[in-house]
Amino acid sequence: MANTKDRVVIFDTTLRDGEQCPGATMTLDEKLAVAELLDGMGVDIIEAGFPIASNGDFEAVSEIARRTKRATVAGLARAIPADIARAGEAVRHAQRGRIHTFVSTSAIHLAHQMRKTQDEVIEIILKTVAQARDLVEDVEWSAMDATRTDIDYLCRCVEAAIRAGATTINLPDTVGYATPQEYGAMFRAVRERVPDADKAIFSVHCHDDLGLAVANSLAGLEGGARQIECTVNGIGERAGNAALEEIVMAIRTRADVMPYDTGIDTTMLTRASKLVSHAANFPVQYNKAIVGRNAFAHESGIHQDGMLKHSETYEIMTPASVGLAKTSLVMGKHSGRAAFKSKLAELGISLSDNQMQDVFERFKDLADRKKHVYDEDIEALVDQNLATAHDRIKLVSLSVIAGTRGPQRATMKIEMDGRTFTEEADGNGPVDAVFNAIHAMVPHDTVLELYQVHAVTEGTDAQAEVSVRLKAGERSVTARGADPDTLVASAKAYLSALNKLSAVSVRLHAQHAAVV
Ligand SMILES: CC(=O)SCCNC(=O)CCNC(=O)[C@H](O)C(C)(C)COP(=O)(O)OP(=O)(O)OC[C@H]1O[C@@H](n2cnc3c(N)ncnc32)[C@H](O)[C@@H]1OP(=O)(O)O
Ligand SMILES: CC(C)C(=O)C(=O)O
Ligand SMILES: [Mg+2]
Repeated sequence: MANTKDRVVIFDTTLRDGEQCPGATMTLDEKLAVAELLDGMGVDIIEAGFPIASNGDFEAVSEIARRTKRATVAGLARAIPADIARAGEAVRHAQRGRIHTFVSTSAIHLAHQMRKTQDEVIEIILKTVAQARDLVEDVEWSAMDATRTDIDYLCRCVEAAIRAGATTINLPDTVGYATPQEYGAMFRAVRERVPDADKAIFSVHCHDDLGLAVANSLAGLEGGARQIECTVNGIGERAGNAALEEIVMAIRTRADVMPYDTGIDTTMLTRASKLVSHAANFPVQYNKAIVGRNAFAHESGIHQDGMLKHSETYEIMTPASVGLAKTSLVMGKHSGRAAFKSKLAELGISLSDNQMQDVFERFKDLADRKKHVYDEDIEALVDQNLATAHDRIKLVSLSVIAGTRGPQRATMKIEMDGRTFTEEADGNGPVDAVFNAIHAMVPHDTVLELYQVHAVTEGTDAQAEVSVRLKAGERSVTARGADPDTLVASAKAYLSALNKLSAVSVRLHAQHAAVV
């Protein structure tokens, strides 16, 4: 069947407008790497920089122009002859080069930025676009602040630009002020009213000051635009530009209402996002659409259950379509049994129903206390659960007073053979106090050979895993305890070691109860 979709040209300005956001300056090598990826990904036009801005920008545009195999390479220029000459020089060696020249058109810009009359600006447009056209075939003209420009004057400017040879007309929402309805209507009006409008491709260029950049860009398409200017991760001046990945995936995912095609290989979007984030030193927010770390992650039990039954219950795109290996079901306090079971299966752990119920309850307790529950946390929970299932001595509660003033004091309750015992003990440090409390309740004759703490995962709320080795006579046992509280982990490890000794019949002298 013939493709009836209109082709939308993707013009990426990550290396120009994207680089204009504070702190995003990229080195030549970084720019070359980004340009190569954009070219491979199917971007139609790469705006590589603003050649008059600096020698570095000139060099970057020239080098990208030389190396780029497929995409058109554009250089930006003000409506000033020297800018246009420099941009022409920079794209001279491109297989396909474009000069992108712009001038303000709104009353506020004319009065305060340009300090020119409307007629003077029309003259400037005619001259500078013609100059650019003498240098290259492909000339884009932009009306800076188009969305705050009087529509009659905007039409006069566009007509002048097309008459002078512009092949693409860009009507930017420079300050991110437009609403989608207004933006679409502006394109319809200009295209209807300018006599030779059909000789040029119309382009959208939207900023995100009101969070409308992508919506406005798509509205521009409805108004007849067929080029979209955007940046990877939406980086750009102030609140940024329309995000390339969001536009491309919106068009692809909602093909039912937007019958357009882009030439983008969407499976490269995640790589592009990572590369640009790294090169521009600009982190991607976690909940960013398409490429944020949570874009394909589910934590809540109901969603996880739905995802396990059928991924389309809660995902409108597949992770593979944007180059992500898989959806992640994040384990946390909102997770349910279905996801927990699936996680255990993924970790190769099989438990009886009773064990599963027990571990699940402990997991929920842990998740209440800890921001991220990692696979290692779950493994530690299961290990602990299995290791302590038949223990004679169990920790019921522990509180410790620690700090600079001393003495450090532990108050501990344990359960032993069905009875509970409580003890309070001081120590030379909180761990010593904990172990003294245990000793008082379960007198025993052992030597502590090893006490070691390490974090199961990262972060200050990570579970501590404590290892304890006790020697009783000729026999040594090592045991572990895990908990976000290092002292609780220490108590668990010590009690676990005593349980192991008890299980191999080493004599423990119970103070309060007959344990032997
Ligand atoms: C909406 C946008 O994103 S526009 C692009 C913005 N990007 C940048 O500005 C990044 C690169 N810029 C630069 O390196 C510098 O600003 C340069 C090299 C372009 C100019 O530097 P300077 O000559 O020192 O000028 P400065 O930046 O102080 O002021 C800008 C001048 O350009 C003029 N100007 C601004 N836009 C245009 C335009 N489209 N056409 C003609 N002149 C313009 C301003 O009126 C001002 O002129 P004035 O000095 O006569 O008042
Ligand atoms: C230079 C132009 C196209 C621009 O970036 C804007 O108007 O936002
Ligand atoms: Mg811009």
